Amino acid sequence: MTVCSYVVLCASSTLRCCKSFQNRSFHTSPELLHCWNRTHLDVFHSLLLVKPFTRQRYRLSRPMSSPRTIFGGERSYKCCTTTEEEQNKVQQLSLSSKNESFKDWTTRDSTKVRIKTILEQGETMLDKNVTIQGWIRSIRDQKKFAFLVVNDGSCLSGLQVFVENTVQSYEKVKSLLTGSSVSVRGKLVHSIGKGQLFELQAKEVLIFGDCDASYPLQKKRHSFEYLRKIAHLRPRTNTFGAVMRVRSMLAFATHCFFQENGFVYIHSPIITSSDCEGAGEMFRVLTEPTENSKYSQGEGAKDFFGVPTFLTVSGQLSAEAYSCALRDVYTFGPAFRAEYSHTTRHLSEFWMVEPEMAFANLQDDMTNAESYVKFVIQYILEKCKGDIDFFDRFIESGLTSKLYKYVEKPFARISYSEAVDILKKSGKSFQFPVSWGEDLATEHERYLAEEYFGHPVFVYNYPAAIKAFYMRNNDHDSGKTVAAMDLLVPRIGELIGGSEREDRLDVLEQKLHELGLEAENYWWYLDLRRFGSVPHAGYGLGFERLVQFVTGMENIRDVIPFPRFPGSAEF
Ligand SMILES: NC(=O)C[C@H](N)C(=O)O
Repeated sequence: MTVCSYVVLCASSTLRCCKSFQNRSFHTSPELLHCWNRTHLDVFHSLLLVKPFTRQRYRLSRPMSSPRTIFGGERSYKCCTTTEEEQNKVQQLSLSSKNESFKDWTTRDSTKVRIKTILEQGETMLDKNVTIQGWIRSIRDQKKFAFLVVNDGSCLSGLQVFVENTVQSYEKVKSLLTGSSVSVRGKLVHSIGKGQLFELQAKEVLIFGDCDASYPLQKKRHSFEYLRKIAHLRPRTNTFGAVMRVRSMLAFATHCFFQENGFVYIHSPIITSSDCEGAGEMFRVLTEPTENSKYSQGEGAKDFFGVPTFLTVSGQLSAEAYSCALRDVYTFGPAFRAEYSHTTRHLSEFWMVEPEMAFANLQDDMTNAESYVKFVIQYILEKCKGDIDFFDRFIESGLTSKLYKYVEKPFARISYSEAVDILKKSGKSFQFPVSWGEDLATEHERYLAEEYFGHPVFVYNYPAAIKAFYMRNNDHDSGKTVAAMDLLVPRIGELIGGSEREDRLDVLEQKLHELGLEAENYWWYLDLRRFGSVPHAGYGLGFERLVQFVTGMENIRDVIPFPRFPGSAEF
């Protein structure tokens, strides 16, 4: 009987057919189990068709039908069989990868660990060798040994590394400055020092890139104004690392919410010929003539598409077309506004989440918006606890309890007319006057959300004259107001703007006409009303404002990697 006694997994070889393994058992060496994480073992099981049947023993349940390439690794691992007799007979299984990136991934995972994982699951790695990589936050040289704090951006904290002078590169390491990048392999132990649970006892420190004293991020607090000037380096600070992790998780939570609720994600175009808001605040798209271009003969920049095109201000019109076919859809992408606003709430390039729902009215719209905002807040409170605690301590005191309160209590809903009454009776002297028919200014929005309700509030039924052409005229006041809503939240003001859409062809044509917009530019949009029109509603959420809302960050320029605003597109 031939049985496997060794399984040799090594780089640059291929798994051979191993019929003779059928129904034979063998067990792996502890080394193999130790070095391979769960994922590798899963791959191992499925490709070798091996079933684990005790902790370290495996049985081949079916023979392999043909040679297969599995995965590589830099080392060879041995698996011993259970009996002596079996151990005498050697069968080699050659495993490898012709696919280098797969190989890299395998070797990477077997040794490298993110600092976040160490802080969360360090107990399981105690006394084991792990490798971390990152940037030095601080360094203390104590002559015979040195302490480094290394951060890899996976979480706020750095990991303390203890380097003895017996480590080969000690002399170089102790002279490193803040900002240098290193790879450290060592044993993970409980730290006896205060303020951290674990530390790494270095066996090897590799230096990728050192840093001199001109490194603009020193170990002190820098102002956000200063950091905006070094937007390429600011992600290495605690605040910007935390903002970007929360932003990423908010994006993920956004997809989770809509996907779980049956919405279809639509990629609306970035270059468009239609002005969704009808406000004309658009960036024109022109081609730059080059030597070879057919427009080069002394002509200036041209419209590439034969018609004037612009960077989109909103994906709404495209989303409406898809909603009138797929029912519930959403877009999530960049939008552009050529507004000369220098405020803490405006950007020229920002991201917008825009759901659109067929067979929905304004109430459905508000209900969906409330559920969405609550869902993402809850998600962040659960998944980004460390980062939110940080914002609570350093950016907005009481942030966590406020966020919990927003999730728990229903959002208020008041009409625009009621909002105007509240503002008039507030006794406040606003910079901009409050009168029915005027749009609400940020100071009004903030008063309502922050001071009057202390909670997010929907304001609905705005005067038609101050709103966009696509909003549905309200029947109850013969079109004096439209079925629009804004969600106002503390500290930010408007977070969401949405409406029920005008679904009646004749009324929509009339509205375009009254606003001086050319109906023929909207021919395809009008078709949606011409053929099988349905009531539908949607909204747009300014993604950066959402990030500001959940992090407490004051300035919108600090919640997007590279902000675009008038006069600034340096990075
Ligand atoms: N999808 C929306 O309703 C958002 C709206 N088009 C806006 O840009 O404000």
